[in-house]
Amino acid sequence: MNQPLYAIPGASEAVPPVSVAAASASGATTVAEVLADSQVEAVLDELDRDLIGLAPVKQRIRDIAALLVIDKLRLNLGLAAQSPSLHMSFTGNPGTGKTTVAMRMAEILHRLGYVRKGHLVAVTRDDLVGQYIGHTAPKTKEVLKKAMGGVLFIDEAYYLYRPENERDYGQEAIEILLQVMENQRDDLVVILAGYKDRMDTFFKSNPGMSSRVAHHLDFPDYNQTELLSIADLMLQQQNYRFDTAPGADARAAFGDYLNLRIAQPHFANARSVRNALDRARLRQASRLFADRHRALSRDDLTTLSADDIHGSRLFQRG
Ligand SMILES: Nc1ncnc2c1ncn2[C@@H]1O[C@H](COP(=O)(O)OP(=O)(O)OP(=O)(O)O)[C@@H](O)[C@H]1O
Repeated sequence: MNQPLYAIPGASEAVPPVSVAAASASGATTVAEVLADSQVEAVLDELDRDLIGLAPVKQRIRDIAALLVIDKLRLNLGLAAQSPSLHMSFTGNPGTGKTTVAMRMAEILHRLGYVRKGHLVAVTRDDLVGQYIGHTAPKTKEVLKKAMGGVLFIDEAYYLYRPENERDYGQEAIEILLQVMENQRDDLVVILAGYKDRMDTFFKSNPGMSSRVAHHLDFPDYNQTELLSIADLMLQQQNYRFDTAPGADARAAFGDYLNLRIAQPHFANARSVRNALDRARLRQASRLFADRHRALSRDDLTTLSADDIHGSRLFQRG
């Protein structure tokens, strides 16, 4: 292994060169044994259950997990040559689940012994790049130190590269990242996230980065039916539900809301659903608060009415 130019304190010196080796000491010879040892299937099942839609993304995560499991079995028989390259790009519009899936990916990598801790550190350009000369390297190294043993998630990663400014400090951060992605890839996985078209341009201008990223996952926008199911799931997780009484159907009202919201600027998929539900809960609370002397039942406290949804400013227009 090459010596890293940018050593991250407390990082790989403490870890064996291929950390998977330690985790495979169990001597498993079947896929079932590796799955049972690592309990990785529970994370995959959770991913299926907790995330609506995203079929292509879920399949890719399963494929990557399969690769890692087989890699462990190969290692047990002394067949592996090098730890696999696991850096990834997650592209898609805001609110399509990139951060959420990255957290699950970190968990999978941890359970299979590819990273020591399995945490996720999410950053943007400002966390890595300084304003003045000499500030970028320490900033980037500090972030890398925090991320070691887990996943570094760089949102809108293409902002690191600003070709219009020849002396942009982003380039310095990119160079440090490239070193660490190559030399310490046995204990750090980097996920670059952002809009697909901008990421494509970034990779074209940064072949070094492109060659280090092995897995590209594209997150599609959700359709209205999926967004409605996401709303159901989010409400269920918080002990709420839509009133579905005939004639006052809050779920149908939310479907109408979504149709209006999708056409608005800055629509952010599941994030917009979460924000809209938060505002509906506020309206529900105000409605209940106004009725001071009525004993509030479990039903009252958990139900969002059609009026709570229709109170949105989107319905007030025209
Ligand atoms: N498929 C899904 N099913 C259920 N909830 C989802 C789904 N996708 C996203 N969410 C929820 O929507 C919110 C936004 O998701 P997340 O932050 O992962 O998106 P993102 O693509 O990283 O967006 P951004 O780039 O804007 O941060 C989170 O609360 C997440 O739990």
